[in-house]
Amino acid sequence: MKYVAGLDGGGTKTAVTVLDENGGTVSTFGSGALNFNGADEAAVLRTFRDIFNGIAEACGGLDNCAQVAVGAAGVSNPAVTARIENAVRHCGHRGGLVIMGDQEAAHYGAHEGGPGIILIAGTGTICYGRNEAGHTHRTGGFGHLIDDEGSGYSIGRELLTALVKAFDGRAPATPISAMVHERLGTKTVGDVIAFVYDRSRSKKDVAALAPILSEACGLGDEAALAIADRSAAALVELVVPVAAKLSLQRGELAPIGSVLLKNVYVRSAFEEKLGRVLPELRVISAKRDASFGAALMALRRQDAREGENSPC
Ligand SMILES: Nc1ncnc2c1ncn2[C@@H]1O[C@H](COP(=O)(O)OP(=O)(O)OP(=O)(O)O)[C@@H](O)[C@H]1O
Repeated sequence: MKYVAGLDGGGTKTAVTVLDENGGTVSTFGSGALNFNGADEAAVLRTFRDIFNGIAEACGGLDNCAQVAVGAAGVSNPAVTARIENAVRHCGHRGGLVIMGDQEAAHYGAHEGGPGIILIAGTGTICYGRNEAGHTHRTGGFGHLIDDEGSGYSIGRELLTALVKAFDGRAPATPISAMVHERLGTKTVGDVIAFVYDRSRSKKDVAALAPILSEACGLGDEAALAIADRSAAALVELVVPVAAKLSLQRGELAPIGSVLLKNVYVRSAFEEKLGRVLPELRVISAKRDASFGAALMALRRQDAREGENSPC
């Protein structure tokens, strides 16, 4: 019996799925972050070792794992793929290895290997589609400094903007101000500015404010509802060219990530706007997660390999 494994390597954690040769799930488990930009080599290696120990346990030995697929951010950089390959081989995996972008793994899972579009709106945003012919297109995901509108980061930033505008009189008072102060443990605008420009803070700290938007929208606050509306519009903007370039206007779109899955105001504004421009695109729930997607990709690769090697 041969097994395959799929990894969804993220900046905060890695999810792993091990499948048997019939596509049945044998094991799912989590491990540490696989962050190739910034994290030290030793930490990445430790995580890989932990992951491959888990795979070996699930497969009754690493030699029973015929194929591994790794989905991770930054793999368009050859240095990153080389690091992943080195680490995987260092851990003793001798079978096949597929390395792909994290959005490809998420897509493969969401549509179970079939055609369609995914729209990820978490800390960042990215839209990615693949059609029946295997053509792909991606929009967004170019980073929070110049892109990623509609993301958790951009919502957090807009909440902070709402606070300073209400403070200096450019906009009416909003309950967002008190909510942001409560979340940050701050009292004055000066404290908030100190938080924003503290070098030890990252985009994740700003993105962590985004859940406030649901609360403020729930109070019917105009500023909050406008942020939800702008975010929804930016997310629709990501989908339109992907659907057009891949002729997927009548296909399926799976939203992924907390902004669209947890914020009902952004979600309903998004679906309403999307329905106006792409009325035949169906919004579905992702069928599987990205680690399952990676494992499925590994299984198909293994089946193709065995097909090539079979005598008839
Ligand atoms: N109720 C909410 N309304 C709006 N945004 C939210 C809400 N809850 C969470 N978020 C945003 O979603 C972000 C987390 O996204 P997610 O859970 O999809 O994982 P992630 O892996 O951190 O994101 P990414 O895939 O971009 O790295 C939070 O940082 C926050 O900005």
